[in-house]
Amino acid sequence: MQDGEATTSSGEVKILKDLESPVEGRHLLIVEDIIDTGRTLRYLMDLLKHRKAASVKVITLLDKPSRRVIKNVEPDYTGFEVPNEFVVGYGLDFKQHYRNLPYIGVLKPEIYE
Ligand SMILES: O=P(O)(O)OC[C@H]1O[C@H](OP(=O)(O)OP(=O)(O)O)[C@H](O)[C@@H]1O
Ligand code: HPA
Repeated sequence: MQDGEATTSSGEVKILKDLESPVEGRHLLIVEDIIDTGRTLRYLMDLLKHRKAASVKVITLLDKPSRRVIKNVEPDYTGFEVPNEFVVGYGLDFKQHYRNLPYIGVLKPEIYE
C-alpha cells in the first residue's frame, strides 16, 4: 500500500484497487503480510471507520514493532514478530523482486545500501 519500491517507505499510502462493495455495518478482517511503520494500517483503519464498518480486526503474518512510527495501531493476531531487518519472500518484495520465494528471508544490506 505504500510505494512498494524499496526498503524505505515514501510515507504515502495509495489505493491501487479499491473494494468493490460497501463495508457499512460489516465486520471486517484485514489480512496483512507485514506491519512495519503502521502507516498503511492507520490509513486503512481510518478509511474503513469512515465507511462505517461495524468492526475491524487485523491479522498479520509478520510484525516489526521496532519500526513503528504510528502509535495505537496493533494487530489483533500475529504470526511472527520480526526484528528490524528487511524481509522478502512469501509475497514480500524488494523493488518487485523476491516475492515468489517459497520462504521468508532477510535481504542482505549490501543489496539495498
Ligand atoms: O506498516 P507500513 O510501513 O505501512 O508497511 C506495511 C505495508 O508495506 C507493504 O506493502 P508495500 O507498499 O510494499 O506494497 P506491496 O504489498 O504491494 O508489496 C506491506 O504489504 C504492508 O501493506
Ligand atoms: N519487507 C518487504 N516489504 C516491507 C517490509 C519488509 O521488511 N516492511 C514494509 N514493507
